[in-house]
Amino acid sequence: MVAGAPVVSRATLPPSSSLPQDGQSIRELAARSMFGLFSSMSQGMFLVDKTGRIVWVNEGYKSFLPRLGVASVDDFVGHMVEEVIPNTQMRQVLETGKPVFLDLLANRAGNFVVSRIPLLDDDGAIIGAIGMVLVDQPETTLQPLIRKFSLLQRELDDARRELAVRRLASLEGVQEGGRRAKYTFASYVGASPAATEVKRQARRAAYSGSTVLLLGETGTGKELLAHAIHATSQRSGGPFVGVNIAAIPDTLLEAELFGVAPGAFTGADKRGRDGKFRLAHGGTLFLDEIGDMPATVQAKLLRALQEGEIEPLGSNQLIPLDLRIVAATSRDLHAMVRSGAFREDLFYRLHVLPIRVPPLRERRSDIPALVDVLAEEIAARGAGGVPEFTADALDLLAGQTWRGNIRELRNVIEQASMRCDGLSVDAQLLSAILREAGVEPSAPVSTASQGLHAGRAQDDDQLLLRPLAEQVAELEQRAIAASLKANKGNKLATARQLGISRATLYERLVNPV
Ligand SMILES: Nc1ncnc2c1ncn2[C@@H]1O[C@H](COP(=O)(O)OP(=O)(O)OP(=O)(O)O)[C@@H](O)[C@H]1O
Repeated sequence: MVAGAPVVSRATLPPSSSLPQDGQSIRELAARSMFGLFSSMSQGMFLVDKTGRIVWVNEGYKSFLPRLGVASVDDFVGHMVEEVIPNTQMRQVLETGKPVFLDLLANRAGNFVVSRIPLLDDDGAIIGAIGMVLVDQPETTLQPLIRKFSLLQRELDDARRELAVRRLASLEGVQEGGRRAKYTFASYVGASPAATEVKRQARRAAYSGSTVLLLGETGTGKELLAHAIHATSQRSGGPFVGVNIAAIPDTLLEAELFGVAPGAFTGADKRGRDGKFRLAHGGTLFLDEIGDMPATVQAKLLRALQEGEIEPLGSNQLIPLDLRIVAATSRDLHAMVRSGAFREDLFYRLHVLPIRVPPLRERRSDIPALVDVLAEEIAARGAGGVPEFTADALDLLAGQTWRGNIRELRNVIEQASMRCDGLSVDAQLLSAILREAGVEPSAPVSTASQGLHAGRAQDDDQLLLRPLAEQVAELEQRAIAASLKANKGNKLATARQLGISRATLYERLVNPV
């Protein structure tokens, strides 16, 4: 009898002509069919007698024999289990009669997830055991599952961190200009290959302590990512201090960044003033629009980064730095270095972990999700309802060039939310809003198809001017989506059609880039 085989009482059985009527026969039948099922479903199975001698092996298990260094079935059957399967724990099962449903076995043949079940006679005495290989090489075959789990775990951690940040902010009454991160990676909406890739890179940067340089057009979410990097980093307990360099007059920038010593110069505050570097001590300093930094301040910043200390204006005291710099710019920093407008040595100090933040037109498939989130946010602030965007409205939004990226999209949604009749926004209203803003609407792009990507509108040539890996990843996702659809979700048929293994397909579905 197989230990754990179901014990079925006659009284609980439905009447059936195919089932035997006595409990003993039913148990035998159940044991037989379970044995057959395990034998065919597992990767391999064998039986030992009560002394631990192998008495039977199925076809599946025979394929492992060469990896175990066993030449033939005759060199396996008839031998003691530990002689032919190194590191097996089968002896314990025979001695204790306790099954081991799930265990990891590692030996010269590789790693296996195995199951060991004792065989008991009618009196409960051990008469042998079954050994089963459930998963061969789990480190590769279970990889997609492990990855998916760790991805979910990370997203959960992000969401928890965001909640904690918000709770803290509300407790402390911290407003917009507060010194805590306002966003985490959960705030960065988008599941397109381009969005997934930028989040992956930014997350990796968050875990390292190095300087990060965010490069991307205006409104693409560089500041949001800077907050998220801080919130996910080991410095998340410290302050997040942002400086928009473009917004501060050149004459004041040095004092703003490095601070002023007490009584430093005529007219200066007698008590002196801490600069942003000092305020960001222990945390992250976000230098937004770094490309707009004047040459004199570039030189001072370079010195601070090289020496790891700053000197406030009018002071001869050096203050050691303990912070991480995240810089961002929408300008072409490489070209600025070439033209001499930006110091090359400073560029290399900042260009440690460069991250390119994609424009919205490279991730059009994220537009419906962004519209949802932004419309909800806008409604929450204005206490109105959340408008429904019709399918043709979403298609129109997906077709636009969005030079101002998500900031521009937010603005259009905000106007549409205020102007829509009832709770529905259609393409006509959006076209009018775009025209009034001086933008001639581009042709719509269908958001209904899974294959929506950033390449259908007239400005598509732009999309070809991107890293090849990004484009290939996008195409791969479209092909997988189309094939899955054509095969009604059947993954085996999809993998066959695409000429890839099922493991590769799972891998691509879980980790698209
Ligand atoms: N992926 C995203 N998901 C949700 N909201 C986003 C996303 N990216 C940007 N936003 C929103 O868009 C607006 C602009 O983002 P942000 O200020 O981070 O852009 P930026 O690249 O720093 O722009 P600039 O270069 O002009 O400073 C913000 O309101 C931000 O919350």
